[in-house]
Amino acid sequence: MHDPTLTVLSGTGLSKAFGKGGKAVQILHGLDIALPRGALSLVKGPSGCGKSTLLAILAGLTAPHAGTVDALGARLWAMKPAARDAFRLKHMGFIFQGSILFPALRAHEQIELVLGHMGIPARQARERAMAALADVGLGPRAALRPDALSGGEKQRVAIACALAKQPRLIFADEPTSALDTENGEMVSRHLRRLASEHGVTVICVTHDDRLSPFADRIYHMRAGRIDRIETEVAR
Ligand SMILES: Nc1ncnc2c1ncn2[C@@H]1O[C@H](COP(=O)(O)OP(=O)(O)OP(=O)(O)O)[C@@H](O)[C@H]1O
Repeated sequence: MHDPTLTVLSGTGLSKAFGKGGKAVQILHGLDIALPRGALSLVKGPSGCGKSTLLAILAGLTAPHAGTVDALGARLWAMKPAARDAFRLKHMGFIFQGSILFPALRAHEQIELVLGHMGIPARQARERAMAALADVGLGPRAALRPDALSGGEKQRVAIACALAKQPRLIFADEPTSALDTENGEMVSRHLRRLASEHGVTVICVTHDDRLSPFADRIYHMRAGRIDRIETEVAR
């Protein structure tokens, strides 16, 4: 499903500074990036180079000062905020380091809550949630609350949630960094499968070299730009 000729998410001329006036610090300097459909792409680079900022801009969460983002053919930052929120809910999934779960909700309820916001009827939401949890090997643990789940299992609930939404784009920020070898590898395999088997375009910011063998592309960031791209890394 990985189609290097078809770009589904791109940023062009992206600039971003934090702070005002003489104290403003420029983080992104006219950065260009184009992500192919159905690929697992990593963004790597030194701490503070702007990786998370780039991810937030591409996901419609942080506005750039200049430049454009095209997601699935739509110009993200030209949309009204409510339309951008609706677009994000429908088309994008998110997986973060130590993804936050609601303490009071069972694993399947965490997912059903999100699907409910998308307007999916309760019965269908339950079916999708259970199928997604089974997909990440958590079928037998679907009724547990976060305090009964390990760090790796919580991260798999977050992946199941992203999967159950059936989004076209998934954004992950350091999804494996807090995990031990076994769980880090399991999460890496799931990200790989999201791209290969579900055709999702996955962009993942990471310092974790363990993810590299699973990736199709690695974008290396330096000084607020993409400095180098490694292609066809996986397999
Ligand atoms: N909301 C904000 N206000 C002010 N400065 C910010 C804000 N968000 C990020 N920064 C600064 O922008 C720079 C880039 O941050 P960012 O989190 O994008 O880097 P990163 O490459 O993801 O870093 P790391 O690998 O350490 O997570 C940092 O110097 C950070 O302190």
